Amino acid sequence: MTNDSKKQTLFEKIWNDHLVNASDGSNQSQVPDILYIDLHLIHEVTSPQAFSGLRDRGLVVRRPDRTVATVDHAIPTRSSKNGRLEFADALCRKQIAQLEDNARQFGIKAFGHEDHQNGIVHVVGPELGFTHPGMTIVCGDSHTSTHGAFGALAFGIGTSEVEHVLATQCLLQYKPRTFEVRIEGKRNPGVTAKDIILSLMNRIGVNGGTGYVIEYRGSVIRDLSMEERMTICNMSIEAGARAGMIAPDETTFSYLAGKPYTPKGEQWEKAMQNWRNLSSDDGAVFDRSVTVDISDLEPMITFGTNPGMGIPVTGRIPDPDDSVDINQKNALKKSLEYMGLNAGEKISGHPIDAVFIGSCTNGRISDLRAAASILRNRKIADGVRVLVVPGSQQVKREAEAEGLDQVFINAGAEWREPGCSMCIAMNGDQIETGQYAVSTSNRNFEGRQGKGGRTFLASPLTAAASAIAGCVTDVRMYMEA
Ligand SMILES: CC(C)[C@H](C(=O)O)[C@@H](O)C(=O)O
Ligand code: SF4
Repeated sequence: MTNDSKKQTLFEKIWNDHLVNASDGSNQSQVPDILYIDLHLIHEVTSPQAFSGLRDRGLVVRRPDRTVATVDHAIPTRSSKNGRLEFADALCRKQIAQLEDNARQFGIKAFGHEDHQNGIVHVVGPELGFTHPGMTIVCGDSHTSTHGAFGALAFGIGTSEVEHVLATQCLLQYKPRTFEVRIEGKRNPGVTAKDIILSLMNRIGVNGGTGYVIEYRGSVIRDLSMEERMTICNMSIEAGARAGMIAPDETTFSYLAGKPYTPKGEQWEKAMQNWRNLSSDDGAVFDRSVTVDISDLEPMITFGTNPGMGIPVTGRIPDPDDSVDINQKNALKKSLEYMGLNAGEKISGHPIDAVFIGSCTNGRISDLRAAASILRNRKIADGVRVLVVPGSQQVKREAEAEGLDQVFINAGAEWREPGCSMCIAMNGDQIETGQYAVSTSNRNFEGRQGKGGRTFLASPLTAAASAIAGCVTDVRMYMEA
């Protein structure tokens, strides 16, 4: 089937609108296109070498006004006795100091370690209104796909590309293919956006999206809040996709209205006129399409060492011997060994040592509210360490204004300063070898939350319920009928 040239997908509209130079136009072209980048987000881990490169070549940042930096990965989440943040080690301190120095030297807006608006880059961008529909957005971070929830084309880049974008505000890219994922049906109680994306991951696999930009569509997506949409788009990269996106609608516009960095007055009206055209045309053709009905979906949890290894929380650990594919069989076997789990056993009831509630997947205010709804007036099981880490300073302030911090503290959890924290364990927040954590983050790779640590990925609801029970738990047991 050939695509009617007038009918375009959302992805094609944004791509074409940002072409500085087009190659021969085919998906398999050997020559990359050159794209203009509207917003370049920066954090401390992937930017130091890029700035050194600029310095070595005597270059400046082409558009400092389109570049925004924040600190997140290395930032400590605990204050020492004198109230200052306590860096885990010299490297963390250095990374943060370098980011702040580079931003100062190159004239870039930065939310440094003492700034009241800092936080995880993918939480800060949307909440302050830097992220707009129709933009091309890049960051030296794979979960940049989060921003696609606004109908932007947003993806992660490597450090040498960070340098390139800093210097030119452009990027060389091969055009990805388009993948339509329709989510339909009725959402059951206890089923969150996280469960939807974990079940999709399980269905299409960690390479299912490779080479594609996914556009999420369908009635379930339309009914999701912006924060839920961000959770879905955030994990697109875990399915191998270049990006994930959702066409903007009234939900998007009302989220963005009045944010500090969104257009105001006449400019807002003008922007809205453009944004309203940002959807895939009726009859536009995608390279691949999948429709998922979530009417039977239950809360999900991962048991293995990639995010595609998920099962319903009521399910049993799969048996590697049931896999026909030898690679899959071996991967499963290796995962179960690392995780210390046995084929056929029930996942619910498995003891845990820690719970992490936070990250750019599930560290927003609605995630904290969800966790608090389960933890309110309850106590965390003895011996389970629970870290609640808001995704940004703003999320922290909002949570405290609602008294959520007290709900967490009364339940026995640690209420921390914002940052990536135990999602990646770069800042010293980690679990010990052999320990099990239920985590609301997006990656369960070997050692992700600390050397030898084992991660079960789940929603904030499931994480909170598991914290109370001291083991992997079906949150529906704790929900009002
Ligand atoms: C440190 C950074 C490069 C990395 C990423 O690209 O995603 C991190 O954010 C992660 O989640 O693994
Ligand atoms: S919260 Fe986790 S996934 Fe998100 S940017 Fe930080 S380390 Fe990466």
